[in-house]
Amino acid sequence: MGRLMTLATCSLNQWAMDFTGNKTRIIESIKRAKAAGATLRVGPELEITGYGCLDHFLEGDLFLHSWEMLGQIMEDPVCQDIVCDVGMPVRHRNVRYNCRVIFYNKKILLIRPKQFLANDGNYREMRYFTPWSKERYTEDYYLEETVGKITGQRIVPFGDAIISTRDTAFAAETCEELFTSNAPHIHQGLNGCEIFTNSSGSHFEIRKIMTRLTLMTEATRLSKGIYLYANQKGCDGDRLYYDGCSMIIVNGKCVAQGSQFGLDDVEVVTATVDIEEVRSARFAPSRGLQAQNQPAYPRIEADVALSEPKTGPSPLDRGPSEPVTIRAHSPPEEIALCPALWLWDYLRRVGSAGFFIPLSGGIDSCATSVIVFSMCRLVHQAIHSDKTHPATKAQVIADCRKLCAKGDDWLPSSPQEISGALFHTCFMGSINSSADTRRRAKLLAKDIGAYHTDMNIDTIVDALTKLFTTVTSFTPRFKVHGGTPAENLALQNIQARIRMVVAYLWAQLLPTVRQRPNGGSLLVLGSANVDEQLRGYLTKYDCSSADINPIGGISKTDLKAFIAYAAKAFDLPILEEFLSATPTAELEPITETYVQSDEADMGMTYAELSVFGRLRKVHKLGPWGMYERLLYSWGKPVPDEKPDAAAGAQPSTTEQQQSTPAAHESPETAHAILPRGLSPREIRDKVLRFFHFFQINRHKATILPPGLHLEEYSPEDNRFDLRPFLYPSIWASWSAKKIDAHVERLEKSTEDKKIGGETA
Ligand SMILES: Nc1ncnc2c1ncn2[C@@H]1O[C@H](COP(=O)(O)OP(=O)(O)OC[C@H]2O[C@@H]([n+]3cccc(C(=O)O)c3)[C@H](O)[C@@H]2O)[C@@H](O)[C@H]1O
Ligand SMILES: Nc1ncnc2c1ncn2[C@@H]1O[C@H](COP(=O)(O)OP(=O)(O)OP(=O)(O)O)[C@@H](O)[C@H]1O
Ligand SMILES: NC(=O)CC[C@H](N)C(=O)O
Repeated sequence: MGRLMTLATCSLNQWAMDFTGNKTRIIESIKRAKAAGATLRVGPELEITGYGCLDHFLEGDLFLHSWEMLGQIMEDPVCQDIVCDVGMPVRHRNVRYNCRVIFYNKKILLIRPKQFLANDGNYREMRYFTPWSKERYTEDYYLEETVGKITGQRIVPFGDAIISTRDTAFAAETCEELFTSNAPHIHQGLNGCEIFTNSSGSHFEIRKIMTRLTLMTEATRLSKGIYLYANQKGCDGDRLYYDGCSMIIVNGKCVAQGSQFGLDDVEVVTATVDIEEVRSARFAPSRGLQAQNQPAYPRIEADVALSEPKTGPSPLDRGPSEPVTIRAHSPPEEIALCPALWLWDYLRRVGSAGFFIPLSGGIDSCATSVIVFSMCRLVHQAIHSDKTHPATKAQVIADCRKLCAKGDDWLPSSPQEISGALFHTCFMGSINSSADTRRRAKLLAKDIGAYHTDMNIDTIVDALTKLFTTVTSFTPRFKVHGGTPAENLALQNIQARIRMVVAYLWAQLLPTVRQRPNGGSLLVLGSANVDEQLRGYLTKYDCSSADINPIGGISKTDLKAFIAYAAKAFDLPILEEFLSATPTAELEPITETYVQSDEADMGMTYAELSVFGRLRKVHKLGPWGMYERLLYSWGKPVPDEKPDAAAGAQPSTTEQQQSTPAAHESPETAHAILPRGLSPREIRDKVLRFFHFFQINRHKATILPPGLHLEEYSPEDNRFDLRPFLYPSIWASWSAKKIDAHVERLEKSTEDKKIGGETA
């Protein structure tokens, strides 16, 4: 037997419940793996159904269709002479499992159920599946007739086992299992398993990628071995974006890495590995002793040699693949890529006539628009680049022509041309809007090629307030004109809400006005950022109520860093003007002494909000815990770090060796100015104020439009951050009493020390 073998992993843009589309992409990946001489191919988790089927995993149809698709894959002539590891759900003795089906030449070798399910954050696998708890044990699985008649098998092994080929041994680990402290690959490795396959449904979050990549390199640095990682890619019908980045790692060194973001529906990554390198690396006697004392795994015999491909180039001709430097994008690049690709998947799957956004001249709707422009840039690039895979190019051209309603010989000559066909922006001014914001909105729309309209909504605002006055004989006034807070708010909120109604009217009719063949309507984009959502600094049912929100999971600080990056990378100098403008809602009259400003209105800064958000969600702290924590950091007298590391200044790609925390650290420490030297009472006030607004506004989180999940401190109420929306008052709470007592104790001891010092 040879020592070199070519192995393949892949990222597939699967779509939940798209059985035939998913099957076609699986077969295509197997075809490309074989063409590269691979003898083992692993695909993403639950790839036959798509990872995000949620409660459909409870339906019998889904299991039936999964077997039907598997049968078609196993029968396909393309799928012979290669060992395939395919992900799908399986019911065994009336229990549902998240499984891998490993087959070779029309025979199922093993069905391997996931042992440690993902059940935190966005994941709820325990709702659909039961973890397999019988370690190193297999049972008989009675095969479905649809597949049994193809394989000629009635019973196949189901459980936790290692597959022995004629030249090596491999075993499967599934996604979350890698993230656990007692991961299966540790025991499989000590049992002589040399290749680990990991099929994943792992979603993107800003700054998450290095965690995942480091886990894999560290796993094989310790256990030694070859790690074949496959991950789903794209929007599969939900708020998540799966970020591919399939890779092959040998003893802690990456030898092949797929892209994290891209327009390829199928991306196959292959490498030729020397299996002897694993054996040599496992020389340590200390490991030997641990290996000897491992309980044994059942072995499944597979009559195949991975070092002897029947088709494609020989591994001897390719030679072992050299280590490559792991690539990771900087946070602004992540923002330029991930939401843009999520939007493209969403749009081509809905098939609507494009997007509409109310563009205010502020940062948030500007950033959302630049993300749409980034989408147009990526599509344009894929169409014109020589590096695009021919199948991807054909798919992108077909999608682009269809969405832009163009003929068969049309190709976009610029990103702006795509934007002009698909993207619609609208400034809806009121008497409180400034000429600056109106001008900025217009210039941005022009530079990114969007179809822009500009109007005033005052006549509608006046009509509604007059109606109110006619019925009640009461004329509401702004605060600056002597009105009460209630009047002031009502007059602001009516402007905001009218904009939402206007947005939907425009979105419905603009395609008709522009004489788009078959009309259609536009998807309305929302642009409330993660911090505003956390604080509830938005009007319920205004423009924050849209169809989807690409920036719903991005903090204000990250958005600003993205805009700074895009100004240069996308050659949009107008963005500098957005960065230097003071964020303002422009809902109140501007006077000589008063201009509305977000941070003053909110009673806290965006930088502080990022800290509150992170401590609340990621560190899981309540009011008391947050107060205690901030006593140390915000109570410190002298700043101990320079707030100058704007993420926009990061290099375009981060090399593995250089990926220090600076490249991936949290925004509040990377580029935000935070308080220092505060007294306990000031910290108490800030913490309680934050919880006050979070709690009284939590009801708004229940109706926010679906936003792409991008941030680990997202307050998203439907899937990620499950909380009540009716809270008792924070001011009268036990937490507040405990904090107050502590503040008083600290103040008294400071006072006592002062008096002691004076009398001494
Ligand atoms: N516990 C609860 N459960 C369910 N619903 C609840 C509720 N409490 C109030 N509500 C409802 O929510 C309403 C209060 O929420 P809402 O109408 O949003 O009103 P509200 O939060 O009072 O005002 C909106 C805030 O957003 C600010 N803002 C800033 C920047 C931009 C914009 C903008 O719009 O562009 C707005 C504005 O200055 C103001 O502070 C109540 O009238 C009531 O109908
Ligand atoms: N004059 C306007 N014209 C069009 N849309 C507007 C206007 N003012 C506000 N909007 C819409 O309402 C949303 C919420 O308004 P708000 O003033 O809270 O802005 P924001 O959330 O800070 O966003 P931005 O930074 O885009 O102004 C905006 O993102 C925008 O989509
Ligand atoms: N599907 C999974 O098991 C994914 C879970 C894993 N913790 C992740 O975020 O990537």
